[in-house]
Amino acid sequence: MILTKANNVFDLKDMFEAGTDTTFTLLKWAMAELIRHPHIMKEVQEEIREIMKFKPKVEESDLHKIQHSLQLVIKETLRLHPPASLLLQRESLENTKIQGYDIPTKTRVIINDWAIGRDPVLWEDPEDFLPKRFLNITIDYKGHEFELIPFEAGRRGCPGIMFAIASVEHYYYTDSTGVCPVD
Ligand code: HEM
Repeated sequence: MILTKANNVFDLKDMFEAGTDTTFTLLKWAMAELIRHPHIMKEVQEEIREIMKFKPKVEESDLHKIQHSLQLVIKETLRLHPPASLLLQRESLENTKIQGYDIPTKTRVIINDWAIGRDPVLWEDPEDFLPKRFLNITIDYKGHEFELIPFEAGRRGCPGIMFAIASVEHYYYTDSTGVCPVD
């Protein structure tokens, strides 16, 4: 199958747009879900406070410490509320077939990631916010498993994954402990 991005050109403005709106949307949805599920909020807060103890500043190394609940919350938020819910359009370069469907040359293909994240064939209780579902499965958001592709996959997948996740984690550290951000 040969598919290419319909719009291949990115400038600096697109970079800011790609990086800020998406990350902030993830942050807002995660917070909204935590407010709706106070017991999960408490778990995340306690875990972060345990890691931070009485440290005056969040350091990058703190983000690498085990932070189970927060990582699970981020994954589950990306499943239920993918910030780029229809991902980026692709265009077929030649006649091709996807899952039995004929796709002629130059057809725009749109992937509904929002629907994938709520597909009952793929997910148990798909409408429920259950971060702990990720404890028993190896599915990650890095583009290796097609059940969870909020950053898409392949060579043109999002290059900002690590930056986005670190930004959200950093926000929760600062918010939960009240300590200053990293220098
Ligand atoms: C939660 C946050 C983010 C989400 C959900 C997200 C999602 C995506 C998606 C779905 C694509 C399309 C990938 C494809 O077509 O295969 C993309 C592309 C891109 N993203 Fe992100 N992104 C996020 C954060 C960021 C950040 C923080 C940056 C930069 C600092 C960034 C920079 C880019 C760029 C430059 C592209 C275009 C890549 C290319 O076409 O080669 N993104 N992102």
